[in-house]
Amino acid sequence: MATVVSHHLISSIASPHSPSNSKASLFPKEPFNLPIKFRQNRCFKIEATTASQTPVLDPLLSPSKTTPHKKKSNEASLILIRHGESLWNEKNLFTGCVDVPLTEKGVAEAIQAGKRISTIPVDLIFTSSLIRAQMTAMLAMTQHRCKKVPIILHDESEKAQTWSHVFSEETRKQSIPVVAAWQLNERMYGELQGLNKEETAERYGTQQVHEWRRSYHIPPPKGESLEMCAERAVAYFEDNIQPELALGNNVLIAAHGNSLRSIIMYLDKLTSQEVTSLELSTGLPLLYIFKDRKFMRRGSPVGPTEAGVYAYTKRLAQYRQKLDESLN
Ligand SMILES: O=C(O)[C@H](O)COP(=O)(O)O
Repeated sequence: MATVVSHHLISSIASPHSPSNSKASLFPKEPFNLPIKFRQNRCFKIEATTASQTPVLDPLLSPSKTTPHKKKSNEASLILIRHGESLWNEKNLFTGCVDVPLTEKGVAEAIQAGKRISTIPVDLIFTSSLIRAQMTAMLAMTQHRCKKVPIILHDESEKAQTWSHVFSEETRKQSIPVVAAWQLNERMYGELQGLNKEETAERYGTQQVHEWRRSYHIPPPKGESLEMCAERAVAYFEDNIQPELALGNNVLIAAHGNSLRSIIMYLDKLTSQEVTSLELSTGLPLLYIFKDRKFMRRGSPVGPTEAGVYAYTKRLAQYRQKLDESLN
């Protein structure tokens, strides 16, 4: 697979985006960084109330007080990782939304990715709903120096929320919430799913298959174009992930070649022409810093030199130093 397109510091001004205050101010300070949407679902169940009734609080977390959620920092790290090699990557089959596992090589790539990001802070993890992305996140975090345990949050039903609740505050402090979102799934490749990429190019022509795979507007037969994929993946990023970054929470996203291409197109403000040459290798983490509502790319393992790969900010260097000190 082609390597990551050479990168440069992005000084572009991202469109100003601040979480709606109503969201961030509603939820109590949590020792456990619940994503905003989970705080909304889990801390409060504001029943339809009349003036005479009082809102029903969710007994599970029974917040002590509804203090505005304190901003952790004016800078946050965003790590993007395409999943490690999957069984169908190995067979060169179009995968899309088919849920196939990692190969042994993919597992090794995920562990290597974890080594590379082991001193970059992670407070929240977002994955797709597909096993290859979820396993990549979990395996990578086994290498993280913070030694926290990623735990998948469930909000598919009230019972799921209740039954998957962690009551020990100490344990919650040693955990990192993981949100699995179908919106981050790989683009749906339609009638190509399961077909061999080489055979498909022989049948339909190399140019046509390249257009289906890399153009922005052209969908594969009965599948999603990158534009259609962006409509769900970038919308999810803006609605659920960017507000966390704005609060200073450090985020890891483990997802897929095209769902991440659509997000990087948004972060780097690429044109529909530029994005056609954007390729993501499996298991190579990209680092962005979100600061003053701007996204700046700070490197990837395929950068010019291993030493200069992640351009650490002062805050990142301080975090790494604290980890070093905690080990001495
Ligand atoms: O879905 C797939 O087949 C791969 O994950 C990405 O395929 P592509 O590189 O052909 O977009």
